[in-house]
Amino acid sequence: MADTSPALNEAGKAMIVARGVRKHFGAIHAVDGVDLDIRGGELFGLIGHNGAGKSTLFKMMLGLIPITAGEIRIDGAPVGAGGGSFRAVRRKVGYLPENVVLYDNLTGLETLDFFARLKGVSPADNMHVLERVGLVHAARRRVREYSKGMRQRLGFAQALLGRPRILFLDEPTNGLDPEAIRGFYAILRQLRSEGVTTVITSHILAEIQERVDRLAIMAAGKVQAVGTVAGLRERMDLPLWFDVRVAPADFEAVRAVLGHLPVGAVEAHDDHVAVQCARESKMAVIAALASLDGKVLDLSVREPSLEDVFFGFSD
Ligand SMILES: Nc1ncnc2c1ncn2[C@@H]1O[C@H](COP(=O)(O)OP(=O)(O)OP(=O)(O)O)[C@@H](O)[C@H]1O
Repeated sequence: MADTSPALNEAGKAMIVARGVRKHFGAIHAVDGVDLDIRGGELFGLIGHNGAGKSTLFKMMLGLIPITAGEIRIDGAPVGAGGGSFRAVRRKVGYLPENVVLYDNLTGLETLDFFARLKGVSPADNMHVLERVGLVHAARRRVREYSKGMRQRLGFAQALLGRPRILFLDEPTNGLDPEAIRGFYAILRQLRSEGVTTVITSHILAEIQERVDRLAIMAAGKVQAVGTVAGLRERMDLPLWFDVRVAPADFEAVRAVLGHLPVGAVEAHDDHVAVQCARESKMAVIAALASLDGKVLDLSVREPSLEDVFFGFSD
């Protein structure tokens, strides 16, 4: 598979490594044998249905809950093994939990002071962190008055305290409007250019698919597939759709010219014909349509969405 990951920091070494990781809650196998390699400097997505095991995997990576079996290493240090090496790594990690707990009576700035003390980092940077997430104007307002999106950004700000090298963000765009989501990913890109490794979970596939370097698809406690979006699409070999804009009078001409080709569904819409075809037939379909000599007014190709890929793997 083509590797389109960014410039890897520290010579592309694996920053987060999971081997045979399991978490059982009694009879529930929340995480059921996960192997994963996330590289330094990568923006990595973890997607899956509700209950797929994403949050549980995150919590194990952070050392917040014990691992039933297997091993996780972060920057070379085994998680949960005790000792100084993981504690040192833990200081380089920022975490935004799915439901971050904030105190309504504190202002945004006081909130960051509080989390900075908990984390044992200097509060000197706090205004700068608020600026980074676009909250500097609300620094002295009480969290009670914050909108859901502002709370989410404040949660993100606490994850950024102490300039982490590794970020775990669990559903970070929950409650953000489209503009705020764009702004949020702009910050992630900036952090990536600074070499920060980020792991992000999301249900919103359309949102994540254009923005991560690679992703893992989780279902039923297992990683079903890992790769770039393009690579996953290729492996699934899902059909493409052509949208062929022609005058309604020419619909039949389109059908006729495609008649001898191995195309799938051909659907007539108000102002275009949608044609499904296997990837290997793509050029033959284009050649056939070109032979229609000016009848085709416009042509666009729809690639299978990540949603198609996702459901293909996790069904
Ligand atoms: N503390 C717990 N005790 C018992 N079962 C748990 C516990 N935590 C998680 N589970 C179960 O483990 C499975 C995986 O849950 P997890 O929260 O990791 O999924 P998820 O992929 O993060 O889902 P979501 O997207 O809804 O947050 C679920 O069946 C869940 O009910």
